[in-house]
Amino acid sequence: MADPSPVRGPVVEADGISKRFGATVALSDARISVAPGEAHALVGRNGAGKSTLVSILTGLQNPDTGTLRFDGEPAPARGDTDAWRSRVACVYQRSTVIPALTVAENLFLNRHRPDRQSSGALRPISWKRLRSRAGELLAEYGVDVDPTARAEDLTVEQRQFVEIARALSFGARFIILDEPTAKLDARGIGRLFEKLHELQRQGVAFLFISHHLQEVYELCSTVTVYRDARHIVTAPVADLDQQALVEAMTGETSRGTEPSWSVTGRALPEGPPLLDVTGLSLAGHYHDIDLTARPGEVVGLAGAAASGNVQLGETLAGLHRPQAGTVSVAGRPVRTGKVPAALAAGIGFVPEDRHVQGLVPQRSVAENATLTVTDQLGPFGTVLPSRTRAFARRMIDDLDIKTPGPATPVAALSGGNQQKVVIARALATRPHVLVAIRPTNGVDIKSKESLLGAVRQVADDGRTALIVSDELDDLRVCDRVLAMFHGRVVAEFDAGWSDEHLVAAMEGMTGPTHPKENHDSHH
Ligand SMILES: Nc1ncnc2c1ncn2[C@@H]1O[C@H](COP(=O)(O)OP(=O)(O)OP(=O)(O)O)[C@@H](O)[C@H]1O
Repeated sequence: MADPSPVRGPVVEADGISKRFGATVALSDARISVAPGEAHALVGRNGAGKSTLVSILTGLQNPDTGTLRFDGEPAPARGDTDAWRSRVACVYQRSTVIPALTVAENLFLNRHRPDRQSSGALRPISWKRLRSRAGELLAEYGVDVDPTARAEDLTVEQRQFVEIARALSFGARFIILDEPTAKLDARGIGRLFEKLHELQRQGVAFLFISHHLQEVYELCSTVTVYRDARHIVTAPVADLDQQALVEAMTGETSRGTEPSWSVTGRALPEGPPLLDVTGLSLAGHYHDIDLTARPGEVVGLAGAAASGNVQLGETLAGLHRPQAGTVSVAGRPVRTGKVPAALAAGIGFVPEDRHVQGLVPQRSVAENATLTVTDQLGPFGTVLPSRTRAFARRMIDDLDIKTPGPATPVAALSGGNQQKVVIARALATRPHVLVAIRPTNGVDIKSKESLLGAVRQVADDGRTALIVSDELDDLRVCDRVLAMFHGRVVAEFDAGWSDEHLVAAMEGMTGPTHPKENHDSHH
């Protein structure tokens, strides 16, 4: 432990930071200051400049203007990796560990001094020693992970803990967490926050970026708001209630954030189902699932990480071949295990991981938004750019995509805006059945509403949508929610469910009878 000197300045202090990408101003005279041991939240709408600040604070990019100091000292030169690592680390939503290597290898990889004898001479790496050092290091930070496990076999939560331990082992006492909860379920978030509180008590400071404002209140003492590349306010979280925070983020006075739809009181649609799933099983993920969705209906598939709900949604999109069961759309059987067959049957898909399954980063917003419908946009397979652009423009407006224009490569968009392009693409096919996995992942609180409204619209146009998520806000737009636990549907809820009951069902705490709430109301 470092000597606790009586007066310590900020662990990081950035001032007058500006950064442009071509014509886009990503940051303009922005600032941030984080005290030792402080949990400091950075919030802002998609494209506000948060990730750009992170890349500057971690030495990945130089700012165009401004100063950056760590513990009162000027930032290291760019490229002096060891110096940067000892000051700051970032745990991203996307992993920086190398999947094929073990935990121990990841922990000690690229250390410029892997192991020195007291004489100071380098000695060859001993794998046995590497493993035992890794074990000690993980134990020191209370991380319960096997050092010989391959990183690719870790859960998101374990992987993040390994990254945090690695950062601390480099001596960093300041850790940036960029949407760390985006892929964790409720229990995982609980355990992450416990760990962060513990480290905070040991004097570690955090910069915490999240679109879930309740997490900001739970974890942080100070919050900074950015809007349109600028610093708007820094204040104790106790001084800014949620409404004030949203107002600072949007620059508009909000009168509550009531969504434009209401699902309670709707008559449940009658008639034959548009989507009919019977006896579907995928080994290791879900078993004997029956599911129907009628035209006009949005159905939720709720569940925590191991519930199988994501794999079920992916199966409908043709990504997995189930061992048993059938899927049909509008009465016609769909060949399972084939993406083109699912698309041809009218199943539109919003994948969980936009980086892997969602987008072609170097191609434009317009091209990405229309990748699945190029055959509809022009005769004989040729694409008419003007119609592509027109469609993309409409999506940019409807879904509130922040981009210089339809021709901008998707890689230049912020994360949340890329997610909106993924949704635009799924909507472009005018699917009979839209399957959306965690559709608002990474999307800011204001854009959430327009995205969910777009999903609701699919059903209101007489088609159907399936929302696969553990986010209660996503599920509130559904007419019915099926809760899954360990590969089975354990409960079904009509609109108007209570958070408490749905959360309990997702955690497997249901009795022998299935709680079907509100069955006596409004039909
Ligand atoms: N490499 C780049 N090239 C061009 N423009 C970029 C690049 N990186 C970021 N931008 C632009 O800079 C602005 C700020 O983006 P940034 O990723 O910092 O936003 P953010 O606040 O992290 O958003 P989100 O909440 O969606 O992650 C956006 O308009 C974005 O399109």
